[in-house]
Amino acid sequence: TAEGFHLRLLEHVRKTVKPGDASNMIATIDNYCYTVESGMNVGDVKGKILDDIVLETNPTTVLELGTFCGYSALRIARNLPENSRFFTVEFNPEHAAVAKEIIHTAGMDDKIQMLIGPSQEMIPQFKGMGVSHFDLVFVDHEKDLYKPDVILLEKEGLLKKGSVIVADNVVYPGSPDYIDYVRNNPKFKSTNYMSELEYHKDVVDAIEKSIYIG
Ligand SMILES: O=c1[nH]cnc2c(O)cc(-c3ccc(F)cc3)c(Cl)c12
Ligand SMILES: [Mg+2]
Repeated sequence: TAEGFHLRLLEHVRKTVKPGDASNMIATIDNYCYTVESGMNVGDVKGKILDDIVLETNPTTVLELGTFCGYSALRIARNLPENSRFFTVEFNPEHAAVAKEIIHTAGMDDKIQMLIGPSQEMIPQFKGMGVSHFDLVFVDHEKDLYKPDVILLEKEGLLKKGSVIVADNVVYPGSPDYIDYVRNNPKFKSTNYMSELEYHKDVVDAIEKSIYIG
């Protein structure tokens, strides 16, 4: 993924997007990624799988690990019920700044709470913020952190029977230790959704859904 993608995307968004419309923002980002240069957003094809899982789960408390430019945050927030709480964690301040503007322009500020910092430091703070547990977690940050962060979420008591973990990129770039962990752990019931790398029809990727049964 090219250096500075987030800044070029923001310039494009500022020039072309219709403010206050999350679906238009999502479509604008996808169009840029198909026609100009691809970024590491979950994209429209895997995004549809994510949408379906969110709608099926109907979660009231949601966590996203890996905001990047805010694309999947908008896709998730768009499908949440009124009284839900949605937190997204981003460790890169430059990416977070772009995501903040994209989320604001899409009119979704009141639905999305962004935290800037390393996931390992952010996760232990949620209990103190009045979060009892997460109904759905979208894991889409650094592949080497998938397994340790899911272990930390359980240790912090933030998973409850029925909590759904959705992980992006389980084939490409891949997170083999995470896949091995959830598939061989009796506390999780996992399902694989074969798909393609965002904006690359020719590259296989997949989403893994793991339900915590405790
Ligand atoms: O780092 C990532 N975090 C979360 N999602 C990601 C994703 O969906 C895709 C990629 C990626 C890798 C190689 C490539 F050629 C194109 C895209 C990355 Cl690198 C990430
Ligand atoms: Mg991803």
